Amino acid sequence: MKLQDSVIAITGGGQGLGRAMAEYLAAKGAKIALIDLMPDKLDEAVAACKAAGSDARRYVCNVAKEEDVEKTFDAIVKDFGHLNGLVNNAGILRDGLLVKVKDGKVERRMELSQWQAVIDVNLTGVFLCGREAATQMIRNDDRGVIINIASISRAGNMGQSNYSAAKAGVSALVPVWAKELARYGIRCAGIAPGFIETEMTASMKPEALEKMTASIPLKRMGKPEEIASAAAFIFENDYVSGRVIEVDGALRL
Ligand SMILES: NC(=O)C1=CN([C@@H]2O[C@H](COP(=O)(O)OP(=O)(O)OC[C@H]3O[C@@H](n4cnc5c(N)ncnc54)[C@H](O)[C@@H]3O)[C@@H](O)[C@H]2O)C=CC1
Ligand SMILES: CC(C)c1ccc(C(=O)O)c(O)c1O
Repeated sequence: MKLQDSVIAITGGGQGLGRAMAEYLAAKGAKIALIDLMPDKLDEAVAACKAAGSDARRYVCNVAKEEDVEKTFDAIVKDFGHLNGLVNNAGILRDGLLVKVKDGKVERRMELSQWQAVIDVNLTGVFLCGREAATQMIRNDDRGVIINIASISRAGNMGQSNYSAAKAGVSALVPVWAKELARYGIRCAGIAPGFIETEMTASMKPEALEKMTASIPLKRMGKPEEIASAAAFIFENDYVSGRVIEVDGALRL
């Protein structure tokens, strides 16, 4: 797929990896539909995409809410005329052990609300946006690409029952959608990042950051542009589908 003049929706596009992918793809000529909960961050991201040389619009939307998602994708197609890509990137963390034991006593457990919040955004949100994007692409006879952002945590990371389950789920959707949607000219692939330099990782304690970096074979965190270039590769290479690409500096959890 050519990025020039294609229309790409990015969830969680207000900051972090979503914004980095938006700017990178905008610089390659793609028109960007930025989806996020945070209006101010969206305004900044729209300005950054325009500065990178392309058109961009913002959509305030909770990806976990079916009605929001349906309205948003209708609005994107109304505004831009068509849809060629979706990056399912919005995600949250609510880490905690399944059962925390101190002095032989169960002190804390992962709350159902903690589990559900992550499943709602990171798994149900991906399902809803993927379904709406595919619906719009098929209705408008647009060829398209859907990218699900997973994580190396999909293999199972301590303290992340909720997050690992959601990321394993969005990884499993990749081959399902690749098989189901190929007949409509839609490809689906995933990216499983390792630790990437973002606002969140920048706020970690230096000792924790050092310990974590030491465990990465390449001895550094990834850069947001390295995830963005993987997304551009998936969009541009028409034979990539049904696979999750790992971009993690060789780290295995
Ligand atoms: N930063 C990292 O090292 C890694 C990140 N990832 C994944 O990459 C994706 C992006 O991560 P970051 O940029 O680090 O996160 P971030 O927290 O910086 O950005 C996430 C964005 O998603 C938005 N968002 C959250 N809930 C939403 C909802 N219900 N509806 C709409 N928007 C919502 C937030 O407002 C925010 O702008 C996530 O899926 C994350 O799991 C995966 C592996 C490593
Ligand atoms: C444990 C993995 C690599 C990880 C680390 C940090 C974030 C984040 O800051 O959002 C993630 O989403 C992760 O998947």
